[in-house]
Amino acid sequence: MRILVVNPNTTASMTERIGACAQAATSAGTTVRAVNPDMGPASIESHYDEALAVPGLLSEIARGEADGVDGYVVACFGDPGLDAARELATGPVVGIAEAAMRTATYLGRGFSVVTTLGRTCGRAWDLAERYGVQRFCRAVRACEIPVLDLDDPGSDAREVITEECRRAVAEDGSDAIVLGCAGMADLCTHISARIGVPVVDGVTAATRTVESLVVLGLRTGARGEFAAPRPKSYTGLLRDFTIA
Ligand SMILES: NC(=O)NC1=NC(=O)NC1=O
Repeated sequence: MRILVVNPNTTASMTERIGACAQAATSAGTTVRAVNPDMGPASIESHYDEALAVPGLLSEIARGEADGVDGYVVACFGDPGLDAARELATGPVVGIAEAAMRTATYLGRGFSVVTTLGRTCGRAWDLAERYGVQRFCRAVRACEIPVLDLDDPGSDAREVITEECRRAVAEDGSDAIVLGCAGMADLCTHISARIGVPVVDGVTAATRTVESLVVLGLRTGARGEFAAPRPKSYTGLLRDFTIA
């Protein structure tokens, strides 16, 4: 089985870390390839970034289709372009926020999301509502850490995030924590050991979800809303997205 994990931002070092975490979570016989587009934002921390990340994401999904990939992970906590990717992909497409939130609902009565910048919290709440898990989501907490600080070994990001997770357990009464950024994937085991509750990382949760869906022979229903886009031309910088 081949799973393509797409980091929609353009920071290759983050893609590499994400890919290593995803591959480590898979069963024998599953190969993960992690990629990022060469066009788009270096990190996704706003609606503007998210909008400008989607064309690059979709170009990687289209490339995966040409390569015959079995399933996809959208490795950004805003799940950008998830619905559009599902129209393009033959196999299942899972976003890390959806996978992490749904997984956390199996672990108790409530979870807290611990994420990067406060301005991304609204999106996390929107997604909890979209996915029907808002009654489980007790809080969305921001560490006020820029995404790319997670890629800086000299930053204190790991400690700051760990302490925010500890506060979430103490103050929110949450049974589990959801890490609100793909760049936190490699912190999951460390934080869980430090705070003593389950910590869910969306990269590994989404990768395992895709693996399970492929094993079960399941993929997005393609007869209605998620049918392939109708033939159409796109102009200017988007001309390569034309559907013949
Ligand atoms: N909430 C977030 O920080 N989301 C993210 N921005 C990125 O660039 N990757 C993420 O997962």
